[in-house]
Amino acid sequence: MSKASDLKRIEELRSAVRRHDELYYRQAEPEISDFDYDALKRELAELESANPELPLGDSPSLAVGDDRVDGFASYRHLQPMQSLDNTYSQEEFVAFVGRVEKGLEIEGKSARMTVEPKIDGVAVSVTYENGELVRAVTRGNGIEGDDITANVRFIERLPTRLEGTVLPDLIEIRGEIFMHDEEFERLNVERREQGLEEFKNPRNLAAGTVKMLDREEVAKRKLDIVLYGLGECRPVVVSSQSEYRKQLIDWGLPIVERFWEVEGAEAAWAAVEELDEIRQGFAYPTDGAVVKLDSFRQQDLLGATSKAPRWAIAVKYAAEQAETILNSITIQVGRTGALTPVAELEPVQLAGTTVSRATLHNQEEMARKDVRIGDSVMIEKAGEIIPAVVRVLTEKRLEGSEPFVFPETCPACGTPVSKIEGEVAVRCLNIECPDQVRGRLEHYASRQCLDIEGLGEAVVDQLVATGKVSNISDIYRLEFEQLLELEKFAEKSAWNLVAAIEASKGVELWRLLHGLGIPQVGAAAAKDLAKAFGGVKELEGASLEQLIEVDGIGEKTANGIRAYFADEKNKAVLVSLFEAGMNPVAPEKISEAEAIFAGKTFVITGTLPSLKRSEAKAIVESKGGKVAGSVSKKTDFLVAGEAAGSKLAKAESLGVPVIDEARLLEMAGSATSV
Ligand SMILES: NC(=O)c1ccc[n+]([C@@H]2O[C@H](COP(=O)([O-])OP(=O)(O)OC[C@H]3O[C@@H](n4cnc5c(N)ncnc54)[C@H](O)[C@@H]3O)[C@@H](O)[C@H]2O)c1
Ligand SMILES: [Zn+2]
Repeated sequence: MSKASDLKRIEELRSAVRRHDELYYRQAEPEISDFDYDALKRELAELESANPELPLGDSPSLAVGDDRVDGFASYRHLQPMQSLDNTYSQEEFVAFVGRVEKGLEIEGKSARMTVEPKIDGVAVSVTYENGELVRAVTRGNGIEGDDITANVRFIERLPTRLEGTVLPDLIEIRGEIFMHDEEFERLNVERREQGLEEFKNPRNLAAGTVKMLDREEVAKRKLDIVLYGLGECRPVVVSSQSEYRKQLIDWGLPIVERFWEVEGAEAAWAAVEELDEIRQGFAYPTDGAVVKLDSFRQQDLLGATSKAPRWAIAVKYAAEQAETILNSITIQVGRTGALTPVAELEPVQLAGTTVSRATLHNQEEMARKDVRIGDSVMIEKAGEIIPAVVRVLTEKRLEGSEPFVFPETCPACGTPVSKIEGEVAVRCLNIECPDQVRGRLEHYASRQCLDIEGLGEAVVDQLVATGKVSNISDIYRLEFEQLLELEKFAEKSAWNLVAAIEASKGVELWRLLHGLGIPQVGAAAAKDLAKAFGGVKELEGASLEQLIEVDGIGEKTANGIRAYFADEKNKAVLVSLFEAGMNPVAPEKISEAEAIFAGKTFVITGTLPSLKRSEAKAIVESKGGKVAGSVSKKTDFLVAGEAAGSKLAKAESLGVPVIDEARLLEMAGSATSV
């Protein structure tokens, strides 16, 4: 029997993983590090396997994350693009090789394998027909991806024509697109000069760039590519991974610089370790080694699961660490009032960059580690986001050092700090605290929210410091003359900012909801809420039950929303915002006559012959219907495409009507409700 608490945690984890998948794959704007993400996924997988009687439904643990976005044509891969199973431990790796050897019935003999770097870029499938580059497609959902050919053609090192004489009629070559660190730096220098928010890391920037619709902008950002994998090949021209590599070289394609051919687990592990020693010198970021069975015939024998091949594994390297001295500790106050201790470090090289600051997370963590000024500390960069202090080398502690006393008042405004039950963070509860105001304004104006150009960190700092602005609604009362008083502001920049602020009044509703800084409401939740409620007033009036009913909104988020609207100060800011003329655009509402699917719940599964899943969903929603993620008694129709698996079986067992794409289109086109 599964415990109710497990069930709840599973639900929570699934929705968190879905949200982070959306942020990472579609928006190329992850909120958490890969390390933290992997931890969520591991916990989910463990709970799911500990509770085998619970239905997996469409749990994100079963599928590869979907990167498809609007604006690109969809293309169906001839061979699926899968993910890879991964491990961090030698023990698990040895067990993997054991399974492989058993599966091949060569126990006692050693499997022949290849070891190569795992590139942390953006997966792509490039098709050549008779040697000509015809198409480049993202991984998408693994079955079909976005056609990004136009953008990929800008990559200099990718030949439009293959060299050599062995040219298959058609071949899908798999690889990763990435951006060199120097190019990343160059673009960020430009961004800083333009007062724009800086890009976070090269991987996200590469992912964002391949998905840009603005060709001119794509041309300005230099991307690179490396190729290593094989999809469809007609006719077959190679029979193993190692032969394939030689062929890639003959075709004049950029390949990984190191590659090992090994026999048995021990030799493979030695290569994995050797790779770890040298990978820092590679042009692209790497996060592991990929070990594959060399022979294609043996690969075919083992086959694949729905998500990953059984003949390969990624061995991930633990995040990199470095030792340095903690010079001092500063306390930052974020937009939510949370006090975050930051370590100011003796600069040290870590994962290819110089690090001089690292997060100490929160007071509790600091106390647990007993972090003191002057200590030698180990810092770690997990998933390329923010370096963190992971350990104090107490054996090296200098005599006379003293425990750090966490401030009892806010360093920005002097208000005594509070600790709320059940929270780790210590907070400043003064809503007028200048650091919070700054943080809220920066968030409000940022690209993921109202996207107000020209209202970056430097400008916000001055507006708050000079008292011109103390909450988000104040920016709508700024006058041209007041802006002229800002540093480096001339007439043109002042007018531009006035215009940008004015234009933001007509923003899409979800952007406003995100920008308000409601606890727990990120971009994805804001979109769900905008669709469900259509207005700020409606959202304000929603009960806890109504909020939880919305797809993608859990109890924690619902509570955050209720708390936000219950606060008098927030209410006042909202009133002031709307008085200033804020008029967000709600997602389109549909008339009753059009709402022929009103009250009906659809589930879509498998690959449809012509529509993307998102398109089928849009059709259902445009007619007032709902699309749910899993089949239950409440499902009215299952729309099933090719390779529909467990959901089809479930629908059939529950007697839910199963329809195909053609029938869906027919129903949507009819004038009477279903
Ligand atoms: N931070 C977040 O919020 C967030 C969200 C989702 C995913 N992620 C990260 O993305 C990764 C999971 O995504 P995934 O499913 O793409 O798995 P993965 O990146 O761990 O492994 C599979 C992929 O590795 C790539 N690859 C690179 N070098 C390769 C080589 N030599 N041979 C074969 N394949 C190679 C392929 O594109 C393949 O699809 C994890 O690292 C995870 O932490 C992070
Ligand atoms: Zn304060």
